[in-house]
Amino acid sequence: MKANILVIGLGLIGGSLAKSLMRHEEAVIYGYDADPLTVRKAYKMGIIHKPVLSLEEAAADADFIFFATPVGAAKKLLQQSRFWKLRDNVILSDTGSTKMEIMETAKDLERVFIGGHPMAGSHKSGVEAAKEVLFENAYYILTPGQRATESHITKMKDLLAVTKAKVHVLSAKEHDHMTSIVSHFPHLIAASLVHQLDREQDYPFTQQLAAGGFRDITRIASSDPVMWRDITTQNNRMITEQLGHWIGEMDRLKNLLEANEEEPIRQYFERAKTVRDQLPIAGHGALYSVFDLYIDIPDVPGIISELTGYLAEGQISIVNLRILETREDVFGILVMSFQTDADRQKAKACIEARTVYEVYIS
Ligand SMILES: NC(=O)C1=CN([C@@H]2O[C@H](COP(=O)(O)OP(=O)(O)OC[C@H]3O[C@@H](n4cnc5c(N)ncnc54)[C@H](O)[C@@H]3O)[C@@H](O)[C@H]2O)C=CC1
Ligand SMILES: O=C(O)C(=O)Cc1ccc(O)cc1
Repeated sequence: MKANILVIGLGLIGGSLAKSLMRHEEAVIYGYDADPLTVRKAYKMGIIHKPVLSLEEAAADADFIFFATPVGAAKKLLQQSRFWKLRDNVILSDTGSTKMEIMETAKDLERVFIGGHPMAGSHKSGVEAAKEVLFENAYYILTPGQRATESHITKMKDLLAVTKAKVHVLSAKEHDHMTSIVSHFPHLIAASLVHQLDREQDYPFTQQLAAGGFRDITRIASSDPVMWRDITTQNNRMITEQLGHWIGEMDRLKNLLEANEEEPIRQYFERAKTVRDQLPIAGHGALYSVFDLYIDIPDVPGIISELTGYLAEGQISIVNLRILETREDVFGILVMSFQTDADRQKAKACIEARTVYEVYIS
């Protein structure tokens, strides 16, 4: 596709998008960021073709413009874009985690706006974390604005096809409702569990015991605070509604605990297990998918670099690494996450061929 594409905000998401859009051989990717060092890094990393110094000049040449900054800044930039001299047929989009406020802001534009949300990412941020394959197999939600026709949506889908994401159209309200349940509110729970640990004064050693499950459930609390401030303030009503449901759920749990009867408590866990086990598995409909590989490793120095070295030689990219510290005196379990099932299978074969460690898919 021959097109000038401007990506504003070259962090994890903007950088990953820019890099994967480079797969369109005839496209020219322009990149802008409020931080000039980020623009330079993106250019050096080969994520963009053209570093942009003047946002308005680059915008005037663009066929597509993506706002990939935190949603508060995206809203302000979108308001400013009304004063830019844009091409008549430009399509504007964003990558924000919230959609209703952005779509409301976009109503005032005299250009086509198609909201976007690639449902892939991590707790990392910044251009250094950007990856060409980040969106593969992930859902990529589009929320077309009132000026967007079927042909504009098709054009956007054609552009995004190279990301290998599963593009899905929703209304902004549907989007914000669903993401409040599976993404935004869980983030607040993760942060609040960490606060609960932070408040523990009697036994400071508790922090040392915060391994395994606690780390899994609170991983996303390590995400960028500005990004989550903006998500929380923009989708405030829906998130607060989820908090209301949660307080109801906690009341139910409190009653269960106060009664302290074995069978109702077992049933509570049973129901949660059934629902959790029936969720779509990664890559088959999950909103956010990674493919985990489990490796039983001995606790010896250099073990992780040995394994990542084998994968690097095999050109297999890892999206995340963590150790499940089940017990200090037994082997640990290293969990490596991959963007695609094909990468996970390649990694499994690679590690099995070169080590004696047990490798398995949960
Ligand atoms: N991190 C994640 O896992 C996901 C994030 N998103 C959304 O994508 C957007 C970007 O998130 P990330 O890439 O993770 O953030 P990031 O923090 O990695 O990158 C944001 C970039 O925007 C730049 N920026 C901030 N204000 C700016 C402005 N006024 N003008 C130009 N550049 C500006 C920053 O310097 C930074 O380089 C956010 O709206 C977020 O809600 C969507 C899906 C997943
Ligand atoms: O790391 C994780 O588990 C995430 O949930 C990443 C993420 C963050 C924000 C989004 O809008 C979508 C995905």
